[in-house]
Amino acid sequence: MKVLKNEKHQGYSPVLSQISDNQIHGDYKESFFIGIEGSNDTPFCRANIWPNPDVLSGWQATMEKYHQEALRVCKAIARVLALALNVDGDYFDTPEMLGNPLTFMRLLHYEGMSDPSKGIYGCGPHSDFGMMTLLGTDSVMGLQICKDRDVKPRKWEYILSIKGAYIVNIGDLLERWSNGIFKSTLHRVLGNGQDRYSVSLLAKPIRVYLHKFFRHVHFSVRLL
Ligand SMILES: O=C(O)CCC(=O)C(=O)O
Ligand SMILES: [Fe+2]
Repeated sequence: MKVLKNEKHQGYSPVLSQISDNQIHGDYKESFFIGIEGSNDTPFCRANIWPNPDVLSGWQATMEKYHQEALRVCKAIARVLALALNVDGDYFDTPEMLGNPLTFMRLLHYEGMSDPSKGIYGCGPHSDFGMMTLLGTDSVMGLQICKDRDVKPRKWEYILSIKGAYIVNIGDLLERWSNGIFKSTLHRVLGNGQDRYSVSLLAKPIRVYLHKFFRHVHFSVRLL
């Protein structure tokens, strides 16, 4: 396939090609991964791979527009999160944070019937590594979260999709930046035999300086 992924996983990845921790089988999902164009100088991205415009006319422009708009939403949410941490609203806008962002967008299609007891998942349990992930889903149930990963056996709850609304996942980076005030949520997707589609956009800075911000937020949080 001409749009098959590059070495940075941009482009198309078929079913069973992605695997999370502790999984026996790969995920029962196929995905199309779009990075930020022009970020070839980062270790994470190359030029995006696009389907032939003669086959999907206007698709690239639509995806790029969506990418841009979703990043705008991330930045608006970051302002609210900053205020909740009792720091300035533009706290996350610096170049080291979302001012110089790296966003990964994935178009996802799940299929098949999951069976966690056999390690068969639409998407295996994981937390997102970035600052936050915006998730737009269709109305097919499948996404589950585990509020406390240390409680055994783990308790999983379905997340309802609300038409016209995003699901916002806190990522590992924001948990660290906020000194654990915002928790990165463990989540997974179970297939129920129906096709399920979602679009996820993960936002993080191009480079991450954990210690600096860890210390900085620590002082702010003590003021709460
Ligand atoms: O499709 C979903 O509902 C979840 C996707 C997801 O967890 C991810 O892209 O990191
Ligand atoms: Fe995720």
